Amino acid sequence: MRHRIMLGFTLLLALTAVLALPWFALQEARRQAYNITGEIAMGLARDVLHRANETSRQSLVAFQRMQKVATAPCSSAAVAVMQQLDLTSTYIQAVGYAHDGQVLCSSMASVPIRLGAPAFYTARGYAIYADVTLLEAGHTPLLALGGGDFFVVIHRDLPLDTWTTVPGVSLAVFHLDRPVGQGPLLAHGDVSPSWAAHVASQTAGSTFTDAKHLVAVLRSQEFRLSAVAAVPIGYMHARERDIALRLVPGGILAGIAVAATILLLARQQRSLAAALKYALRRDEFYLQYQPIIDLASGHCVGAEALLRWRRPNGESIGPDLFIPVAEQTGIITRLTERVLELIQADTGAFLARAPHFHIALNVAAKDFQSGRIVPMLDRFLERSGAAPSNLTVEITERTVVDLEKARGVLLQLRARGIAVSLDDFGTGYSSLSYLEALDVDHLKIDRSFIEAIGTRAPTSQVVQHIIAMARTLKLCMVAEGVESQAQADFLETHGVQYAQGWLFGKPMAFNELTETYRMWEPPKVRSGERSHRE
Ligand SMILES: Nc1nc2c(ncn2[C@@H]2O[C@@H]3COP(=O)(O)O[C@H]4[C@@H](O)[C@H](n5cnc6c(=O)[nH]c(N)nc65)O[C@@H]4COP(=O)(O)O[C@H]3[C@H]2O)c(=O)[nH]1
Repeated sequence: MRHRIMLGFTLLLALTAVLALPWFALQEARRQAYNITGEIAMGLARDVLHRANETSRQSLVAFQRMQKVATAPCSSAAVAVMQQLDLTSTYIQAVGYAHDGQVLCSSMASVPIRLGAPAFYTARGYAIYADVTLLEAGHTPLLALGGGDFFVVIHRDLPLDTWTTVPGVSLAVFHLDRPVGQGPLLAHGDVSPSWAAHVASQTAGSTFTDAKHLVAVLRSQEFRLSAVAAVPIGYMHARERDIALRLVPGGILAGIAVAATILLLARQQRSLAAALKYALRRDEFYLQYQPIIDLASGHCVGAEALLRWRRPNGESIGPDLFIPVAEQTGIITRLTERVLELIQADTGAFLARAPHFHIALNVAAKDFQSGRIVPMLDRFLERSGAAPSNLTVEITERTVVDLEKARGVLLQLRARGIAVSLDDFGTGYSSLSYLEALDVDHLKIDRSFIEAIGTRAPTSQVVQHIIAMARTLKLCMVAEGVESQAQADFLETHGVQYAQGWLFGKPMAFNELTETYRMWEPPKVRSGERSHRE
Protein backbone atom coordinates (compact mmCIF):
# COMPACT_ATOMS: atom_id res chain seq x y z
CA MET A 1 0.00 0.00 0.00
CA ARG A 2 2.72 2.42 1.11
CA HIS A 3 4.69 1.42 -1.98
CA ARG A 4 1.69 2.21 -4.22
CA ILE A 5 1.17 5.61 -2.58
CA MET A 6 4.86 6.46 -3.12
CA LEU A 7 4.66 5.33 -6.74
CA GLY A 8 1.50 7.38 -7.35
CA PHE A 9 3.06 10.41 -5.71
CA THR A 10 6.25 10.04 -7.80
CA LEU A 11 4.27 9.76 -11.04
CA LEU A 12 2.19 12.78 -10.09
CA LEU A 13 5.35 14.76 -9.36
CA ALA A 14 6.89 13.74 -12.69
CA LEU A 15 3.70 14.64 -14.57
CA THR A 16 3.55 18.02 -12.81
CA ALA A 17 7.12 18.71 -13.94
CA VAL A 18 6.30 17.78 -17.55
CA LEU A 19 3.28 20.10 -17.60
CA ALA A 20 4.45 22.87 -15.30
CA LEU A 21 7.67 23.85 -17.05
CA PRO A 22 6.08 24.41 -20.51
CA TRP A 23 3.30 26.28 -18.71
CA PHE A 24 5.87 28.52 -17.02
CA ALA A 25 7.53 29.03 -20.43
CA LEU A 26 4.16 30.14 -21.85
CA GLN A 27 3.62 32.53 -18.96
CA GLU A 28 7.11 33.90 -19.50
CA ALA A 29 6.41 34.38 -23.24
CA ARG A 30 3.22 36.25 -22.30
CA ARG A 31 5.08 38.42 -19.81
CA GLN A 32 7.90 39.24 -22.22
CA ALA A 33 5.48 40.02 -25.10
CA TYR A 34 3.52 42.37 -22.83
CA ASN A 35 6.72 44.11 -21.72
CA ILE A 36 8.08 44.48 -25.27
CA THR A 37 4.77 45.82 -26.62
CA GLY A 38 4.31 48.01 -23.58
CA GLU A 39 7.80 49.48 -24.14
CA ILE A 40 6.91 50.29 -27.76
CA ALA A 41 3.60 51.91 -26.77
CA MET A 42 5.25 53.84 -23.95
CA GLY A 43 8.03 55.03 -26.29
CA LEU A 44 5.42 56.39 -28.69
CA ALA A 45 3.43 58.02 -25.87
CA ARG A 46 6.65 59.66 -24.67
CA ASP A 47 7.29 61.00 -28.17
CA VAL A 48 3.75 62.38 -28.51
CA LEU A 49 3.89 63.95 -25.04
CA HIS A 50 7.21 65.61 -25.85
CA ARG A 51 5.69 67.17 -28.99
CA ALA A 52 2.51 68.24 -27.17
CA ASN A 53 4.55 69.80 -24.34
CA GLU A 54 6.75 71.60 -26.85
CA THR A 55 3.68 72.95 -28.69
CA SER A 56 2.27 74.33 -25.44
CA ARG A 57 5.63 75.80 -24.43
CA GLN A 58 6.09 77.59 -27.79
CA SER A 59 2.50 78.92 -27.61
CA LEU A 60 3.09 80.41 -24.16
CA VAL A 61 6.34 82.01 -25.34
CA ALA A 62 4.46 83.54 -28.31
CA PHE A 63 1.76 85.04 -26.04
CA GLN A 64 4.34 86.52 -23.70
CA ARG A 65 6.26 87.96 -26.62
CA MET A 66 3.13 89.53 -28.20
CA GLN A 67 2.04 91.05 -24.90
CA LYS A 68 5.36 92.88 -24.68
CA VAL A 69 4.87 94.59 -28.09
CA ALA A 70 4.37 98.23 -27.25
CA THR A 71 2.56 99.27 -30.44
CA ALA A 72 -1.10 98.58 -31.38
CA PRO A 73 -1.81 94.81 -31.68
CA CYS A 74 -2.21 94.94 -35.44
CA SER A 75 0.44 97.56 -36.21
CA SER A 76 2.97 96.62 -38.86
CA ALA A 77 5.58 96.25 -36.06
CA ALA A 78 3.27 93.82 -34.21
CA VAL A 79 2.51 91.81 -37.36
CA ALA A 80 6.25 91.64 -38.05
CA VAL A 81 6.78 90.10 -34.58
CA MET A 82 3.94 87.63 -35.36
CA GLN A 83 5.64 86.64 -38.60
CA GLN A 84 8.96 86.26 -36.84
CA LEU A 85 7.38 83.97 -34.23
CA ASP A 86 5.63 81.98 -36.98
CA LEU A 87 8.89 81.49 -38.87
CA THR A 88 11.03 80.55 -35.87
CA SER A 89 8.62 78.20 -34.07
CA THR A 90 8.63 74.56 -35.05
CA TYR A 91 5.08 73.75 -33.91
CA ILE A 92 3.18 77.02 -34.53
CA GLN A 93 1.55 77.54 -37.93
CA ALA A 94 0.41 81.14 -37.38
CA VAL A 95 0.13 83.90 -34.73
CA GLY A 96 -2.71 86.38 -34.77
CA TYR A 97 -4.91 88.89 -32.97
CA ALA A 98 -8.68 88.64 -32.60
CA HIS A 99 -11.25 90.81 -30.90
CA ASP A 100 -14.80 89.66 -30.06
CA GLY A 101 -14.15 86.46 -32.01
CA GLN A 102 -13.13 88.36 -35.16
CA VAL A 103 -9.56 87.81 -36.43
CA LEU A 104 -8.18 91.28 -37.07
CA CYS A 105 -4.64 90.39 -38.18
CA SER A 106 -2.20 87.44 -38.27
CA SER A 107 1.22 86.34 -39.44
CA MET A 108 -0.56 84.96 -42.55
CA ALA A 109 -1.78 88.40 -43.55
CA SER A 110 -3.24 87.31 -46.86
CA VAL A 111 -4.99 84.16 -45.59
CA PRO A 112 -8.21 84.90 -43.67
CA ILE A 113 -8.66 82.74 -40.56
CA ARG A 114 -11.94 81.97 -38.73
CA LEU A 115 -11.50 80.76 -35.11
CA GLY A 116 -15.11 79.84 -34.40
CA ALA A 117 -16.33 79.53 -30.80
CA PRO A 118 -13.94 78.20 -28.14
CA ALA A 119 -14.48 74.46 -27.50
CA PHE A 120 -13.46 74.93 -23.85
CA TYR A 121 -11.25 77.00 -21.56
CA THR A 122 -8.25 75.57 -19.69
CA ALA A 123 -7.92 75.97 -15.93
CA ARG A 124 -5.31 78.69 -16.58
CA GLY A 125 -7.80 80.66 -18.72
CA TYR A 126 -6.58 79.81 -22.26
CA ALA A 127 -9.26 79.24 -24.91
CA ILE A 128 -9.05 76.17 -27.11
CA TYR A 129 -10.59 76.55 -30.57
CA ALA A 130 -11.22 73.10 -32.05
CA ASP A 131 -12.69 74.11 -35.45
CA VAL A 132 -10.36 76.63 -36.99
CA THR A 133 -10.94 77.23 -40.69
CA LEU A 134 -9.19 79.18 -43.38
CA LEU A 135 -11.98 80.99 -45.21
CA GLU A 136 -10.65 80.16 -48.61
CA ALA A 137 -9.78 76.50 -47.85
CA GLY A 138 -12.96 75.38 -46.02
CA HIS A 139 -12.47 72.89 -43.15
CA THR A 140 -8.82 72.50 -42.18
CA PRO A 141 -6.96 70.18 -39.71
CA LEU A 142 -6.15 73.13 -37.46
CA LEU A 143 -6.83 74.16 -33.93
CA ALA A 144 -5.96 77.33 -32.06
CA LEU A 145 -4.99 78.32 -28.58
CA GLY A 146 -6.06 81.75 -27.37
CA GLY A 147 -4.23 83.74 -24.71
CA GLY A 148 -6.00 87.05 -24.13
CA ASP A 149 -6.78 88.49 -27.58
CA PHE A 150 -3.76 86.83 -29.19
CA PHE A 151 -3.96 83.32 -30.61
CA VAL A 152 -1.68 80.71 -32.16
CA VAL A 153 -2.76 78.24 -34.85
CA ILE A 154 -1.50 74.65 -34.59
CA HIS A 155 -1.72 71.80 -37.07
CA ARG A 156 -3.62 68.92 -35.42
CA ASP A 157 -1.29 66.25 -36.80
CA LEU A 158 1.99 67.81 -35.74
CA PRO A 159 2.10 66.58 -32.09
CA LEU A 160 1.03 63.13 -33.32
CA ASP A 161 3.55 62.94 -36.14
CA THR A 162 5.72 60.12 -34.75
CA TRP A 163 7.43 57.33 -36.65
CA THR A 164 7.03 53.62 -36.02
CA THR A 165 7.25 50.35 -37.94
CA VAL A 166 4.35 48.88 -35.93
CA PRO A 167 1.21 48.93 -38.11
CA GLY A 168 -2.17 50.21 -36.86
CA VAL A 169 -0.89 52.30 -33.95
CA SER A 170 -3.40 54.79 -32.49
CA LEU A 171 -2.28 58.04 -30.86
CA ALA A 172 -4.07 60.73 -28.89
CA VAL A 173 -3.54 63.79 -26.72
CA PHE A 174 -6.06 64.42 -23.97
CA HIS A 175 -6.45 67.83 -22.30
CA LEU A 176 -7.35 67.17 -18.68
CA ASP A 177 -9.49 70.34 -18.46
CA ARG A 178 -11.75 69.09 -21.21
CA PRO A 179 -14.81 67.18 -19.95
CA VAL A 180 -14.08 63.43 -20.11
CA GLY A 181 -17.08 62.74 -22.37
CA GLN A 182 -15.69 65.02 -25.11
CA GLY A 183 -12.78 62.67 -25.83
CA PRO A 184 -9.24 63.60 -26.83
CA LEU A 185 -8.08 66.99 -28.11
CA LEU A 186 -6.03 65.32 -30.84
CA ALA A 187 -6.47 61.79 -32.14
CA HIS A 188 -5.09 59.56 -34.83
CA GLY A 189 -6.40 56.06 -35.57
CA ASP A 190 -8.80 53.91 -33.60
CA VAL A 191 -9.19 55.75 -30.27
CA SER A 192 -11.66 54.15 -27.86
CA PRO A 193 -13.86 56.48 -25.72
CA SER A 194 -13.25 54.13 -22.76
CA TRP A 195 -9.59 55.26 -22.52
CA ALA A 196 -10.65 58.67 -21.18
CA ALA A 197 -11.41 57.21 -17.74
CA HIS A 198 -7.91 55.63 -17.53
CA VAL A 199 -6.36 58.91 -18.65
CA ALA A 200 -8.23 60.88 -15.98
CA SER A 201 -7.08 58.51 -13.20
CA GLN A 202 -3.39 58.42 -14.15
CA THR A 203 -0.90 60.69 -12.42
CA ALA A 204 2.25 59.31 -14.09
CA GLY A 205 2.56 56.55 -16.68
CA SER A 206 0.96 53.13 -17.04
CA THR A 207 -0.09 50.50 -19.53
CA PHE A 208 -3.26 48.44 -19.80
CA THR A 209 -5.01 46.28 -22.34
CA ASP A 210 -8.52 46.26 -23.73
CA ALA A 211 -10.03 43.94 -26.32
CA LYS A 212 -8.19 45.58 -29.22
CA HIS A 213 -5.10 47.34 -27.92
CA LEU A 214 -2.28 47.51 -25.45
CA VAL A 215 -2.51 51.14 -24.35
CA ALA A 216 0.17 53.33 -22.77
CA VAL A 217 -0.86 56.51 -20.96
CA LEU A 218 1.67 59.17 -19.98
CA ARG A 219 0.81 62.29 -18.02
CA SER A 220 2.66 65.59 -18.56
CA GLN A 221 4.26 66.95 -15.41
CA GLU A 222 4.29 70.46 -16.94
CA PHE A 223 0.88 70.94 -18.58
CA ARG A 224 -2.61 69.50 -18.06
CA LEU A 225 -1.99 67.06 -20.90
CA SER A 226 -1.82 63.26 -21.26
CA ALA A 227 -0.48 61.37 -24.24
CA VAL A 228 -1.86 57.99 -25.25
CA ALA A 229 -0.35 55.46 -27.65
CA ALA A 230 -2.08 52.16 -28.42
CA VAL A 231 -0.56 49.16 -30.20
CA PRO A 232 -2.98 46.61 -31.72
CA ILE A 233 -3.34 43.57 -29.45
CA GLY A 234 -2.63 41.35 -32.48
CA TYR A 235 0.92 42.71 -32.53
CA MET A 236 1.42 41.60 -28.92
CA HIS A 237 -0.03 38.15 -29.66
CA ALA A 238 2.34 37.76 -32.62
CA ARG A 239 5.31 38.63 -30.34
CA GLU A 240 3.98 36.15 -27.77
CA ARG A 241 3.87 33.41 -30.40
CA ASP A 242 7.45 34.22 -31.52
CA ILE A 243 8.77 34.10 -27.95
CA ALA A 244 6.73 31.00 -27.07
CA LEU A 245 8.18 29.22 -30.10
CA ARG A 246 11.62 29.85 -28.63
CA LEU A 247 10.83 29.18 -24.94
CA VAL A 248 8.24 26.39 -24.90
CA PRO A 249 10.40 23.69 -26.57
CA GLY A 250 13.06 24.43 -23.91
CA GLY A 251 10.34 24.21 -21.24
CA ILE A 252 9.15 20.87 -22.62
CA LEU A 253 12.71 19.51 -22.69
CA ALA A 254 13.41 20.81 -19.17
CA GLY A 255 10.09 19.31 -17.96
CA ILE A 256 11.00 15.94 -19.45
CA ALA A 257 14.50 16.15 -17.96
CA VAL A 258 13.15 16.99 -14.48
CA ALA A 259 10.50 14.23 -14.74
CA ALA A 260 13.17 11.75 -15.86
CA THR A 261 15.38 12.79 -12.93
CA ILE A 262 12.47 12.37 -10.49
CA LEU A 263 11.70 8.91 -11.87
CA LEU A 264 15.38 7.96 -11.85
CA LEU A 265 15.87 9.12 -8.26
CA ALA A 266 12.69 7.31 -7.20
CA ARG A 267 13.95 4.18 -8.92
CA GLN A 268 17.34 4.56 -7.28
CA GLN A 269 15.67 5.08 -3.93
CA ARG A 270 13.51 2.00 -4.44
CA SER A 271 16.51 -0.04 -5.42
CA LEU A 272 18.50 1.42 -2.50
CA ALA A 273 15.63 0.50 -0.17
CA ALA A 274 15.59 -3.04 -1.57
CA ALA A 275 19.39 -3.22 -1.23
CA LEU A 276 19.09 -2.01 2.40
CA LYS A 277 16.68 -4.83 3.24
CA TYR A 278 18.99 -7.30 1.56
CA ALA A 279 21.98 -5.84 3.41
CA LEU A 280 20.20 -6.32 6.74
CA ARG A 281 19.69 -10.00 5.92
CA ARG A 282 23.28 -10.38 4.73
CA ASP A 283 24.84 -8.55 7.71
CA GLU A 284 26.55 -5.90 5.64
CA PHE A 285 26.39 -3.27 8.42
CA TYR A 286 29.00 -2.57 11.05
CA LEU A 287 29.72 0.19 13.54
CA GLN A 288 32.60 2.55 14.03
CA TYR A 289 33.10 4.45 17.24
CA GLN A 290 34.43 7.97 17.50
CA PRO A 291 35.96 8.84 20.90
CA ILE A 292 34.46 11.62 23.03
CA ILE A 293 37.19 13.27 25.05
CA ASP A 294 37.14 15.14 28.36
CA LEU A 295 39.01 18.31 27.38
CA ALA A 296 40.39 18.89 30.90
CA SER A 297 41.87 15.42 31.51
CA GLY A 298 42.26 14.05 27.98
CA HIS A 299 40.39 10.90 29.05
CA CYS A 300 37.94 9.17 26.78
CA VAL A 301 34.50 9.35 28.42
CA GLY A 302 32.50 7.69 25.66
CA ALA A 303 32.10 7.18 21.95
CA GLU A 304 29.57 7.95 19.25
CA ALA A 305 28.43 4.85 17.37
CA LEU A 306 28.36 5.58 13.62
CA LEU A 307 26.79 3.09 11.26
CA ARG A 308 28.66 1.88 8.18
CA TRP A 309 27.49 -0.17 5.20
CA ARG A 310 29.98 -2.14 3.14
CA ARG A 311 28.53 -3.96 0.15
CA PRO A 312 29.86 -7.38 -0.93
CA ASN A 313 31.71 -5.71 -3.84
CA GLY A 314 33.68 -3.66 -1.30
CA GLU A 315 31.80 -0.42 -1.98
CA SER A 316 31.12 1.67 1.15
CA ILE A 317 27.93 3.69 1.35
CA GLY A 318 27.87 6.59 3.81
CA PRO A 319 25.10 7.06 6.39
CA ASP A 320 24.26 10.44 4.89
CA LEU A 321 23.07 8.53 1.81
CA PHE A 322 21.33 5.48 3.25
CA ILE A 323 19.87 6.82 6.55
CA PRO A 324 17.46 9.24 4.78
CA VAL A 325 16.28 6.41 2.50
CA ALA A 326 15.88 4.10 5.50
CA GLU A 327 13.87 6.84 7.24
CA GLN A 328 11.62 7.41 4.24
CA THR A 329 10.97 3.74 3.60
CA GLY A 330 10.43 2.71 7.22
CA ILE A 331 13.52 0.43 7.30
CA ILE A 332 15.11 2.69 9.93
CA THR A 333 13.53 0.82 12.87
CA ARG A 334 15.19 -2.42 11.80
CA LEU A 335 18.46 -0.51 11.35
CA THR A 336 18.21 0.95 14.88
CA GLU A 337 17.62 -2.59 16.20
CA ARG A 338 20.69 -3.71 14.26
CA VAL A 339 22.77 -0.82 15.72
CA LEU A 340 21.86 -1.98 19.23
CA GLU A 341 22.73 -5.59 18.36
CA LEU A 342 26.08 -4.43 16.94
CA ILE A 343 26.84 -2.32 20.03
CA GLN A 344 26.20 -5.36 22.19
CA ALA A 345 28.38 -7.57 20.00
CA ASP A 346 31.21 -4.97 19.81
CA THR A 347 31.32 -3.98 23.49
CA GLY A 348 30.77 -7.44 25.00
CA ALA A 349 31.17 -7.21 28.78
CA PHE A 350 32.99 -3.86 28.60
CA LEU A 351 30.01 -1.62 29.36
CA ALA A 352 28.92 -3.61 32.40
CA ARG A 353 32.41 -2.97 33.86
CA ALA A 354 32.57 0.71 32.90
CA PRO A 355 29.51 2.62 34.16
CA HIS A 356 31.18 5.99 33.43
CA PHE A 357 31.72 5.19 29.78
CA HIS A 358 28.83 5.88 27.40
CA ILE A 359 27.92 5.02 23.85
CA ALA A 360 26.06 7.79 22.03
CA LEU A 361 23.70 6.51 19.38
CA ASN A 362 21.76 8.46 16.77
CA VAL A 363 18.03 7.88 16.89
CA ALA A 364 15.84 8.66 13.92
CA ALA A 365 12.67 10.75 14.14
CA LYS A 366 10.35 7.82 13.54
CA ASP A 367 11.76 5.66 16.35
CA PHE A 368 11.98 8.52 18.82
CA GLN A 369 8.65 10.10 18.04
CA SER A 370 6.77 6.80 18.24
CA GLY A 371 8.39 6.01 21.58
CA ARG A 372 9.60 2.67 20.11
CA ILE A 373 13.13 3.52 21.14
CA VAL A 374 12.25 3.08 24.85
CA PRO A 375 11.42 -0.69 24.79
CA MET A 376 14.30 -1.21 22.32
CA LEU A 377 16.77 0.28 24.83
CA ASP A 378 15.15 -1.62 27.71
CA ARG A 379 15.73 -4.88 25.82
CA PHE A 380 19.32 -3.83 25.07
CA LEU A 381 20.06 -3.08 28.75
CA GLU A 382 18.51 -6.37 29.80
CA ARG A 383 20.42 -8.41 27.20
CA SER A 384 23.80 -6.72 27.58
CA GLY A 385 23.92 -6.13 31.33
CA ALA A 386 24.93 -2.50 30.61
CA ALA A 387 23.78 0.32 32.88
CA PRO A 388 21.49 3.11 31.64
CA SER A 389 24.43 5.47 32.21
CA ASN A 390 26.22 3.57 29.42
CA LEU A 391 23.81 5.04 26.88
CA THR A 392 23.22 8.49 25.43
CA VAL A 393 20.49 9.03 22.87
CA GLU A 394 21.32 11.68 20.26
CA ILE A 395 18.40 13.51 18.74
CA THR A 396 18.38 16.41 16.31
CA GLU A 397 15.80 19.09 15.58
CA ARG A 398 14.69 16.95 12.62
CA THR A 399 13.99 14.10 15.04
CA VAL A 400 11.45 16.15 16.93
CA VAL A 401 8.31 16.39 14.85
CA ASP A 402 5.83 16.75 17.69
CA LEU A 403 7.28 18.55 20.71
CA GLU A 404 4.68 17.20 23.16
CA LYS A 405 5.30 13.57 22.19
CA ALA A 406 9.07 14.10 22.15
CA ARG A 407 8.93 15.54 25.66
CA GLY A 408 7.07 12.42 26.86
CA VAL A 409 9.66 10.05 25.34
CA LEU A 410 12.48 12.14 26.72
CA LEU A 411 11.03 11.94 30.24
CA GLN A 412 10.76 8.15 29.94
CA LEU A 413 14.43 7.90 28.93
CA ARG A 414 15.64 10.24 31.64
CA ALA A 415 13.54 8.41 34.24
CA ARG A 416 15.61 5.30 33.36
CA GLY A 417 18.86 7.24 33.67
CA ILE A 418 19.56 7.32 29.91
CA ALA A 419 20.98 10.69 28.89
CA VAL A 420 19.65 12.62 25.91
CA SER A 421 21.81 14.84 23.75
CA LEU A 422 20.64 17.53 21.30
CA ASP A 423 22.81 17.02 18.19
CA ASP A 424 23.75 19.50 15.42
CA PHE A 425 22.76 22.34 17.74
CA GLY A 426 22.38 25.72 16.02
CA THR A 427 21.88 24.45 12.47
CA GLY A 428 18.06 24.37 12.52
CA TYR A 429 15.59 27.23 12.46
CA SER A 430 14.40 26.88 16.01
CA SER A 431 17.18 25.23 17.98
CA LEU A 432 16.58 27.62 20.84
CA SER A 433 12.89 26.84 21.19
CA TYR A 434 13.71 23.11 21.16
CA LEU A 435 16.22 23.67 23.89
CA GLU A 436 13.62 25.50 25.97
CA ALA A 437 10.96 22.84 25.44
CA LEU A 438 13.13 19.73 25.90
CA ASP A 439 15.01 19.05 29.10
CA VAL A 440 18.10 17.48 27.48
CA ASP A 441 21.36 16.56 29.25
CA HIS A 442 23.92 17.45 26.60
CA LEU A 443 24.24 19.93 23.83
CA LYS A 444 26.34 18.95 20.81
CA ILE A 445 27.69 22.09 19.18
CA ASP A 446 27.58 21.58 15.43
CA ARG A 447 30.78 21.12 13.43
CA SER A 448 30.06 24.22 11.30
CA PHE A 449 30.46 26.51 14.35
CA ILE A 450 33.64 24.77 15.47
CA GLU A 451 35.10 25.19 11.96
CA ALA A 452 34.41 28.92 12.18
CA ILE A 453 36.44 29.43 15.39
CA GLY A 454 39.31 31.87 14.79
CA THR A 455 38.21 32.62 11.21
CA ARG A 456 36.58 35.69 9.72
CA ALA A 457 33.41 33.71 8.94
CA PRO A 458 30.19 35.49 9.97
CA THR A 459 29.39 32.52 12.25
CA SER A 460 32.73 32.73 14.09
CA GLN A 461 31.13 34.48 17.09
CA VAL A 462 28.12 32.14 17.29
CA VAL A 463 29.96 29.45 19.23
CA GLN A 464 30.59 31.86 22.13
CA HIS A 465 26.86 32.63 22.35
CA ILE A 466 25.98 28.94 22.30
CA ILE A 467 28.50 28.26 25.06
CA ALA A 468 27.20 31.18 27.17
CA MET A 469 23.64 29.96 26.76
CA ALA A 470 24.50 26.35 27.63
CA ARG A 471 26.36 27.52 30.72
CA THR A 472 23.36 29.58 31.84
CA LEU A 473 21.18 26.48 31.44
CA LYS A 474 23.85 24.42 33.24
CA LEU A 475 24.04 22.07 30.26
CA CYS A 476 26.95 19.84 29.50
CA MET A 477 28.54 20.56 26.11
CA VAL A 478 30.17 18.34 23.50
CA ALA A 479 31.89 20.07 20.60
CA GLU A 480 31.69 18.14 17.32
CA GLY A 481 34.26 18.10 14.53
CA VAL A 482 37.28 19.42 16.47
CA GLU A 483 40.20 19.19 14.07
CA SER A 484 42.88 21.47 15.53
CA GLN A 485 44.55 22.04 18.88
CA ALA A 486 43.67 25.74 18.62
CA GLN A 487 39.98 24.85 18.44
CA ALA A 488 40.33 22.48 21.42
CA ASP A 489 42.17 25.16 23.48
CA PHE A 490 39.54 27.75 22.63
CA LEU A 491 36.73 25.41 23.64
CA GLU A 492 38.38 24.40 26.90
CA THR A 493 39.15 28.01 27.83
CA HIS A 494 35.51 28.90 27.22
CA GLY A 495 34.23 26.10 29.44
CA VAL A 496 33.24 23.37 26.97
CA GLN A 497 33.74 20.05 28.77
CA TYR A 498 33.88 17.44 25.99
CA ALA A 499 34.95 17.24 22.38
CA GLN A 500 34.87 14.84 19.47
CA GLY A 501 36.71 15.13 16.19
CA TRP A 502 39.63 14.11 14.03
CA LEU A 503 42.07 15.83 16.42
CA PHE A 504 41.35 13.06 18.93
CA GLY A 505 40.46 10.26 16.56
CA LYS A 506 38.44 9.31 13.52
CA PRO A 507 35.66 6.72 13.85
CA MET A 508 37.27 3.31 14.47
CA ALA A 509 36.58 -0.26 15.58
CA PHE A 510 35.58 -0.59 19.24
CA ASN A 511 38.56 -2.71 20.29
CA GLU A 512 40.94 -0.19 18.68
CA LEU A 513 39.26 2.53 20.74
CA THR A 514 39.66 0.66 24.03
CA GLU A 515 43.29 -0.11 23.20
CA THR A 516 44.18 3.47 22.23
CA TYR A 517 42.53 5.67 24.85
CA ARG A 518 42.71 5.99 28.61
CA MET A 519 39.24 5.00 29.74
CA TRP A 520 38.76 4.51 33.33
CA GLU A 521 39.02 8.00 34.61
CA PRO A 522 35.53 9.27 35.44
CA PRO A 523 34.80 12.75 34.01
CA LYS A 524 35.54 15.60 36.35
CA VAL A 525 32.52 17.38 37.89
CA ARG A 526 33.04 21.14 37.91
CA SER A 527 31.34 23.35 40.45
CA GLY A 528 28.04 24.80 39.30
CA GLU A 529 27.74 22.45 36.27
CA ARG A 530 25.98 19.15 35.75
CA SER A 531 28.29 16.35 34.73
CA HIS A 532 27.37 14.68 31.45
CA ARG A 533 26.57 11.56 33.45
CA GLU A 534 24.74 13.31 36.26
N1 LIG B 1 34.86 16.76 8.70
C1 LIG B 1 34.83 16.15 9.92
N2 LIG B 1 33.87 15.23 10.17
C2 LIG B 1 33.85 14.65 11.41
C3 LIG B 1 34.78 14.98 12.38
N3 LIG B 1 34.49 14.23 13.48
C4 LIG B 1 33.40 13.50 13.17
N4 LIG B 1 33.01 13.74 11.91
C5 LIG B 1 31.84 13.17 11.22
O1 LIG B 1 30.70 13.91 11.62
C6 LIG B 1 29.56 13.06 11.70
C7 LIG B 1 29.01 13.15 13.07
O2 LIG B 1 27.84 12.45 13.17
P1 LIG B 1 26.40 13.09 13.26
O3 LIG B 1 26.43 14.56 13.40
O4 LIG B 1 25.69 12.34 14.34
O5 LIG B 1 25.75 12.74 11.83
C8 LIG B 1 25.54 11.42 11.47
C9 LIG B 1 24.18 10.91 11.83
O6 LIG B 1 23.21 11.93 11.71
C10 LIG B 1 23.92 9.86 10.75
N5 LIG B 1 24.17 8.54 11.34
C11 LIG B 1 25.33 7.86 11.47
N6 LIG B 1 25.12 6.67 12.06
C12 LIG B 1 23.78 6.59 12.34
C13 LIG B 1 22.94 5.62 12.96
O7 LIG B 1 23.36 4.58 13.44
N7 LIG B 1 21.59 5.91 13.04
C14 LIG B 1 21.07 7.07 12.58
N8 LIG B 1 19.77 7.28 12.70
N9 LIG B 1 21.85 8.01 11.99
C15 LIG B 1 23.19 7.78 11.87
O8 LIG B 1 24.80 10.11 9.70
C16 LIG B 1 25.51 11.32 9.96
C17 LIG B 1 26.87 11.29 9.30
O9 LIG B 1 27.68 10.35 9.89
P2 LIG B 1 29.16 10.15 9.43
O10 LIG B 1 29.26 10.19 7.94
O11 LIG B 1 29.69 8.97 10.14
O12 LIG B 1 29.87 11.46 9.95
C18 LIG B 1 30.07 11.66 11.35
C19 LIG B 1 31.56 11.75 11.65
O13 LIG B 1 32.33 10.84 10.93
C20 LIG B 1 35.80 15.94 12.09
O14 LIG B 1 36.65 16.29 12.90
N10 LIG B 1 35.76 16.51 10.85
